[in-house]
Amino acid sequence: MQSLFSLLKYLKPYTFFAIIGPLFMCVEVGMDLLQPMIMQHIIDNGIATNDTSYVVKMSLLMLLVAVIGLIGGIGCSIYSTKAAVNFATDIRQDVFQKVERFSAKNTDQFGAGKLITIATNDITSVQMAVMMTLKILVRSPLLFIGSVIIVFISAREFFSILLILIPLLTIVNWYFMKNAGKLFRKVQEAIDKMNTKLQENLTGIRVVKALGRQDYEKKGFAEINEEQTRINTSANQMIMGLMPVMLFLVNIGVVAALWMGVIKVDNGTTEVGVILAFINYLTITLNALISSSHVLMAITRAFPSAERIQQVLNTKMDIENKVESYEPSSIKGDIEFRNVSFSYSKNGELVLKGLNFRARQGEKIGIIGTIGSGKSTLIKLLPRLYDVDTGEIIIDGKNIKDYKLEQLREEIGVIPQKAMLFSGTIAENLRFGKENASKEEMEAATATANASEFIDKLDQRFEHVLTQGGNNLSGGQKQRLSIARAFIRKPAIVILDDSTSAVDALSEKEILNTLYQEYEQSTTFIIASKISSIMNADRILVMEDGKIVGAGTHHELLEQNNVYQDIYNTQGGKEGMIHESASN
Ligand SMILES: Nc1ncnc2c1ncn2[C@@H]1O[C@H](COP(=O)(O)OP(=O)(O)OP(=O)(O)O)[C@@H](O)[C@H]1O
Repeated sequence: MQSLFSLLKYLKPYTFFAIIGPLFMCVEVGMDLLQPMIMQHIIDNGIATNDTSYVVKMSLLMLLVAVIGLIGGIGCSIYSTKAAVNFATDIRQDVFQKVERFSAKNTDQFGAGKLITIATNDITSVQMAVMMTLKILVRSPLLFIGSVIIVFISAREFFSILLILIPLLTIVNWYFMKNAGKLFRKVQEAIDKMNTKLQENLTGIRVVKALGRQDYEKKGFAEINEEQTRINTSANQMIMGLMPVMLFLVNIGVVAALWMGVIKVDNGTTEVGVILAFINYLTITLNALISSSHVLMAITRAFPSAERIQQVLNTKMDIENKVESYEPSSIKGDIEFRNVSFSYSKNGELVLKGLNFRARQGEKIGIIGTIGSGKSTLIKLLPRLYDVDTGEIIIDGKNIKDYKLEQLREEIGVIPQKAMLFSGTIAENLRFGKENASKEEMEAATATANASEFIDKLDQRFEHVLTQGGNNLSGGQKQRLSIARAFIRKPAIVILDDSTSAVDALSEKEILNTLYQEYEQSTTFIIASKISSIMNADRILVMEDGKIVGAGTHHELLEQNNVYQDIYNTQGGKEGMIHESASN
């Protein structure tokens, strides 16, 4: 409950809309309450005495009251909607901004599926609760209290019916809401699971198809979907069940009123108009209660959603700038790992174990090793996607934790294993690397990345539009653009994480040669699975089981390092290297 209240601060900029909306509603409520009273007068004072001019006068008044009520209703809808939609938009913006600032560890904790559900379903459910509260929560209590008071004053002979019905209706309402609230919490969790499955399948659709796993995935999705349907059905049945039970109770009230009314009219202690007015007020009371229960249901539903939104907003960033962060005019790229250890989870197994090495400015460092030995993890620590558990990483004599995060990341050009492009033009994708990149810079970066050739063949060259994830390009083309995007900022530190695996051997050689020549000053890490990709590096680090088990040039390692020799032999030894060179 606290979470939902805390979110209400987002309504502050829209206080005017949030106040004026319910005020309009008060007008509508006032008019709604007047209607049965006017009707009672028409019946008892006009129709009963055959006074036509009185009936016409009062009917016109009734029409006026209806028009004023209509204006009130429309005004309330317009302003309440404005307040609620803007409130939700601001929360969504903040959630997005927060997630953008998340460290990789923060993102791992939530998972993409849950974050998507929070940014969509949960925020919509909170928006709904606020909108309904502004529209109905004011209306219902006012109608309810107004009706009870009017019945007490003008139809007291029927007040006992209300005294019995109201507690009954309240208990029924409370019972249904309590149970539906529990079910809706489960609904959100089921939607999380469904979104995770959907997201995985949509991003990996090619793999699913290529491996012929459609049936398996269909079955998996059907199970999750069925679970979601089951819980959702129960939750909605619970809400829908409320209405008939309430109507039944009110109908009993109407029968009781008619029964008592007939006796009282016979005795001459009441008039027909009073009975009709009472039945009208009874219906208003019922509608008020049902509407309130809908709002309360929406609020109950919004509680777990608000909690989940707050979880994101209150997440403590585990990687942030220091209060006085270091911002040198430029970074040279002299790097040192001092006894660095790291694990992905608290108390989890160490993935990197006491790493020590130094890379001088401009040095080209190859990294090779067994599968899962920690190569990618090592380079994820440089731009602080994750922070070291123990030890320190020093750049130009300063701990990387002292640098302003934005500057540190700007000076590092990472080319990930899997080229990740965004929907938009090629130029827009390149500007991801450097916001204000000129045409000349784009030409130069794409030439270095060996991407000019395929771009020149596109009619609109840099204005060619990429679909989501750049899926209208080949793997090699995507990889080249991803390389160009990193090169365009001329970073002090370049990291290639097996990034040339999708390009052919000749292009790989050209890309690396250009990198060696044009980025002579940039300290470069080249993670590779093939020895041929790194044999010309100034130094090669060999990794096994989270440790550096060898460092040296290709020839030194061939002579001294068993792990390197094993990799060399599994890649065909000397013949394999000759074959690679020949294919180049
Ligand atoms: N996000 C993560 N959460 C938890 N464990 C992870 C995560 N990423 C990697 N790991 C684990 O850390 C270890 C090292 O992984 P890493 O990707 O650094 O190895 P690698 O040497 O680059 O492997 P490869 O050659 O297969 O690319 C592996 O055991 C892997 O399972």
